[in-house]
This record gives sequence, C-alpha cells and structure tokens, in this order.
Amino acid sequence: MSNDEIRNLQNRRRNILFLVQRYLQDNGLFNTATALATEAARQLSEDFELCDNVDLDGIYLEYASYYQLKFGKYPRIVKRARPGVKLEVTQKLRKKNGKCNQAPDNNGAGQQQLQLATGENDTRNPANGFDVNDLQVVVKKMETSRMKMDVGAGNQAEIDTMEGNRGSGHSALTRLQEIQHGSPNPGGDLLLSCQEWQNLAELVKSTILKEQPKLKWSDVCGNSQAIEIIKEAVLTPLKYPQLFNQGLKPWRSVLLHGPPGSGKTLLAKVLYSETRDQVTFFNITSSVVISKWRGESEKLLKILFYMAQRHVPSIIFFDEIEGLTSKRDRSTDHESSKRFKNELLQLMDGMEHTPQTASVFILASTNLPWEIDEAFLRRFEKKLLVQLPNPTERGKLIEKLIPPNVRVAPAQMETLVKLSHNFTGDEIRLACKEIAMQTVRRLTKAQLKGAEPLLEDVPLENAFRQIKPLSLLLMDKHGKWQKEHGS
Ligand SMILES: Nc1ncnc2c1ncn2[C@@H]1O[C@H](COP(=O)(O)OP(=O)(O)OP(=O)(O)O)[C@@H](O)[C@H]1O
Repeated sequence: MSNDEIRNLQNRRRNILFLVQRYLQDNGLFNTATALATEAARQLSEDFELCDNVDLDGIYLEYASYYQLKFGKYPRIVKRARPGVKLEVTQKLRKKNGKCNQAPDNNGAGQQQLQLATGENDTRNPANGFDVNDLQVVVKKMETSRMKMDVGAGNQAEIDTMEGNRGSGHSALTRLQEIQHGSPNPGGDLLLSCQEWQNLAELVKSTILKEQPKLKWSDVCGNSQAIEIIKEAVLTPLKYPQLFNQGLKPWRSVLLHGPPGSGKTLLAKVLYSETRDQVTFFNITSSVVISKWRGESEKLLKILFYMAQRHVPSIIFFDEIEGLTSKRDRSTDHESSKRFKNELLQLMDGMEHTPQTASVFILASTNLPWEIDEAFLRRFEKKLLVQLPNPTERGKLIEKLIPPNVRVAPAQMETLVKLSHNFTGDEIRLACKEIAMQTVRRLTKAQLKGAEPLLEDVPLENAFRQIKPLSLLLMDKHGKWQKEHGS
C-alpha cells in the first residue's frame, strides 16, 4: 500500500467514526457516543470536528436514492442473521470484555441474551467507562430496525409482535406508508424509517393540493405559448406515452417570470385543476422549505423530491422561487443557505435520471428572475415571460369579469380596452371588481328606497382610470431579461 493509500484509508476511518459519533449523539445514545470517543480517542481527536453539512442520515438517504435511481429498488442494508451468528458476536464481545456471563433470555425465543456483569447490579465496565446497558439498547434497536427494513419481505407480523402491536394492525411503518400513499404500500419504505424523516414527510405531504377548483385553460387570458409548453410537459406524456419511448424526454422544468399579477400563479392553478385526477401537485413556498433548524431544510428538499418521485407523475410548483435560489455569494451567504442551494441543484440534476414518461415536472414562478443564481437558471429547460394581455385578450377578460347586469356598449368597451393598456390581468380584475362593488352599492341603495336600481350610469371608465399600471417599467425589464436569458 502506498503512503497515499494508507492516508486515505486512515482519513476514511476517521470520518466514519466522526459520523457515527454524531449519529449516536443525535439519537440520544450519549453514553455510547462517549464510549466511542474514549475507545477511538486517537481518531476522534479534539482538533477536528464534523463539518456542518454532513450527517449519516443524509449519506444514507443519498446512497439509497442513488441506488434506487440506478437499480430501480432500494438497497438492502441488513439481512436476517444466520442462526448462531448472534451467539458468535456475543461470545466475541464477551471474550473482549473478559467479564461476561451468559444467561438464557426469558422471552422464549431461545436466543442468548448479552449480559455483562461487573458486580451484582453494576453493569458499568470500569475499564472503559462503558455502560453495557447502552449496548443492550443498541442491539435491541438494531434488531428492531433490521426487522423494519425486512418488512418488504413480509415481516410485518414480526414487527407488530416486537412493538407490542399485534392486533392493532398499525405499526409506525404502516403509518408511514399511509403518509406516503394514502394506503398501505407493499414495497415498504426504508428511507423514511425514522421518526424525524416521517415528520418531514408529513410536512411535505401537507403541501399536496387537495382542493377541487374548476379552472380551465380557457380561464387564462392570453399566454398561449406558456400554456402550450406546460401542456407539452405534463399532458402530452400522459396522453401519448409512446412518443417518449425512444429517449425523447418531455420538458422537465419551466420557469415563469413576469410582473406581479400577470397570471403566473393562475397558470399553475389551472394546470393543477386540469390534471388533478392524474397528477400529484406539490405546492411549495419558501416558508415551507426554509427551516431554522440545522440541516432540516435540505432534508425537507430531499423528502420533497423523493416523495415527488414516489408519486409520479407529479408536479413540484415553487412559487416565488427567487427566495430560494438567489445568487450565491461565497462571502455573504450563510453556510446553511449554501448547503440548501447545493442540495436543490443536485436534486434538480437527479431528475434527469427518472424514466421518460412518468416523471416529476418542476414549475417555478418569479417576479425577479434577475435575482436567481445562474446555476439554477441553467437547470430550467424553459424560461418563459408571462405576457400582458393584448387588446383582444383584454376585451375578453373585461367582458368576463364585468357583472352581467351592467350593460357595456361597444364604444364603451373600446374605451375600456384602451384604458387598460399595459394592465396585468390582476389590474383588470381589480378595475372590474371596483365596477362590481359600485353596482352592489347601487342595488342596495335602491332596495332601501324601494326604487329601481340605476345601473346604466355606473362609472365604468373611472374604475379603469383609477388603476395605475405598475407593470410598465417592470415589463420592460422582464422583456430585456427574456431576450438575454429566455428560451
Ligand atoms: N392572464 C390572465 N388571465 C386571467 N386572469 C388573470 C390573468 N392574469 C392575472 N389574472 C387575474 O389576476 C389574479 C392574480 O394573478 P396571479 O396571482 O396569477 O399573478 P402572479 O403573476 O402570480 O402574481 P405574483 O407574482 O404577485 O404572485 C388571478 O387570480 C386572476 O384573477
């Protein structure tokens, strides 16, 4: 072995020990962590500490998702011990400690129970300050988790027995399967086998839209290009999967940009409404994924992408994505923000490996595309400017939004269309709402007086004149950005 190889090996050992020590601490196995620190004092030197952005759970999850992507199944990490192996391990441990005695266990399973004794009731080994009760706890925990992982092979009954759940039919794992699928999952799921991940999975699950809006593509005024691309990404693969059988992949990710109120969220809502029977829709805002807890935001992201893959075909909608993907700055970016962004980049890259037809589609919206880091921009296959409505589209929207009992003469409509030049869809909605409110006021007044309401002279034009379109300057900026970066 060369010196370099020896150094690499030593580094690897040291790193693994640090990871294990942190894992033990994070899981409340403090005595065992201390014992490890004592026993491996040379490797776990106090001059070093584990970096913030890494932990055993994360590594495990990453390995499992990599394996799943590569081989289409999760890795098998532990297997049922062969008869006698457990005894062998016990004897080795006993030999090493030199102070063990053996007693048959009393649970009727006929297995050897590890029992170390340094005195009548004293289980502490004075040689290394190691509380053997901890070891027993660890062994028991390992047994439980081994059996949990084997559940895919049909060992649910055994787990129920171990957890004292027989008859309840509701183990932690079953619960998790329900979280993910709404019904038991015969494949089991070892990735989410600890409570922490389950809690995060619950949070991610709460972002799945369940409402039943009745929006249609025709409710979106204009923006036919954006609609076409979104349909191509989500609906075409569902309708014509054969088109994507020979290596052609549908659009994976689209970024919508435009001034506030131009209809970006509306497009996402319509997409949800038009596909909700076939597709799972994760509605993500920064407040959901940004967590003040160390490392939790990245874990949430992992779970989000993981669950999106489990629910394919699925859509992840990132509203106001600039809040999550702002330009990276080595000097000012907080460590956790760097980690978060790197994680998101990696997860977006990982989507490339999913199968062609049943895939995860990412839709994102932003008012401030120029604030998004280039690395993220590159990962969006399509960057589309959500346009302001043209005169014909404005006319249609006004007609749709003005209360039906208000009559608008053709000449008046022409004036309203002119007045709404440079309005966003939302500004047109606001002007029409003003008209609707005035109508309501007149109707209630007339009712109080017992007179006929006078709706002919509702000041339609005033309602439009009151609105000062905010998008004028912004639209210019978006237009320029689209020319430089759009696709
Ligand atoms: N193109 C449009 N067609 C029909 N209605 C529209 C359109 N654009 C906007 N609206 C109306 O304006 C409302 C607000 O629009 P929406 O929330 O989609 O804008 P946005 O671009 O997502 O804004 P923000 O960036 O501030 O979130 C919509 O619910 C809809 O009533």
